[in-house]
Amino acid sequence: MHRSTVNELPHPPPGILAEVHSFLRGLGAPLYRYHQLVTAFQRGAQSFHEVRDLPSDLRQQLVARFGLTVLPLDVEAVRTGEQVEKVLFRTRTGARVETVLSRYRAGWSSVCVSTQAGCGLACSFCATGALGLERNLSVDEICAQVVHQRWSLEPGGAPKSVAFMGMGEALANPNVLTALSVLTAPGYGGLSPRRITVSTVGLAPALATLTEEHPQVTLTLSVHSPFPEQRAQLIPLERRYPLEENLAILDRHVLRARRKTYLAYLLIEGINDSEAHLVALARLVQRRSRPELFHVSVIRYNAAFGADPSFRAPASSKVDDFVARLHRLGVGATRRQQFGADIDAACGQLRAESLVRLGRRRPSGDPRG
Ligand SMILES: C[S@@+](CC[C@H](N)C(=O)[O-])C[C@H]1O[C@@H](n2cnc3c(N)ncnc32)[C@H](O)[C@@H]1O
Ligand code: SF4
Repeated sequence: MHRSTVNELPHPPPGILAEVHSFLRGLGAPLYRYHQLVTAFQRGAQSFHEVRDLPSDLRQQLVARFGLTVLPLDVEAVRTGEQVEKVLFRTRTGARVETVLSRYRAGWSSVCVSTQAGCGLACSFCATGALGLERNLSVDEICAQVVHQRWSLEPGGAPKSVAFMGMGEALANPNVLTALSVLTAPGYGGLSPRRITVSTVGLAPALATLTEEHPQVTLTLSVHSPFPEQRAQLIPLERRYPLEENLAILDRHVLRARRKTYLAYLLIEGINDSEAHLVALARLVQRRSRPELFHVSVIRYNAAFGADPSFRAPASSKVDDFVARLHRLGVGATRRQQFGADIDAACGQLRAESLVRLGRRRPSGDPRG
């Protein structure tokens, strides 16, 4: 590693790397040592001891100060399903979160990261919402989920896309904006923002900020009902930030960024799958100033721990039919591909299960509890 490459690395992001950076400076180590360290971690080194470019006394000092690795998460359990791996992490403060790695096809993998331990928004269909909010994850804890998955793939492998669709409401956590900067910074995450998707139920002020600070990130707004009263029953946040307010932000965003934006529609048997729902949803899209830049992603409901026990998944053919009828009404739509239901790793099923097993935060009325 040459000194000339040191300047290519952007300033260390806030968090553990900034601490390592200033620790090295405090020791009087040349700046390229920091670069060597970051490069080694990117190439798959999992502990300071594995960073062979560093002199051994420096490695010892780093271990004495930070422990073996910079990752602030320990793996507590791993469950492997068809094309999917779900990792349960324990943070340094004891909070637990889950991350899901999906391998859709050879050479293509996607990681679904959590942004909060639990979630305070209490959507009636979601296992994470039934837990309540424990706390926001830090920038390091969010990014570490991606780094861990990078390490767990073949050498040199990296998730091709990242979805902020695990536990929690990304826009309720201000650290997510910084995490996006780290994941997309050349020299750190290096991911294209277009390969990152943030899903939200619609925290309007934070959504507006996100569209300004990260205009190329892909956005998904969870709709789930075109009718405000019903939507508020499914997503209580509707009462504070109505769907229309969020859609108005997205109207401006698609015009400025010229990026396709997604509207998620969770299909629940007998609840939001009627003809009236379909027509109202189609109208909602057609009313947009650039309807061709909105795409509906229809999700089949997954049975979720702590969700409304009356909710049922529609037959798979009904989901396909809903998508086909949206097409006939001129609305771009596809069915969201889902994997991992066999290990409770699909959308809405994440609940950091060991917490529940330990008897803490167990939602009432859970049939499996
Ligand atoms: C768990 S949420 C996390 C992201 C964000 N808080 C949101 O709600 O958009 C990710 C996706 O899972 C969906 N989801 C939640 N519960 C579900 C369930 N029981 N079955 C299928 N999808 C579900 C949400 O609607 C959302 O599209
Ligand atoms: S659907 Fe999203 S916002 Fe609603 S409770 Fe689940 S994680 Fe939170």
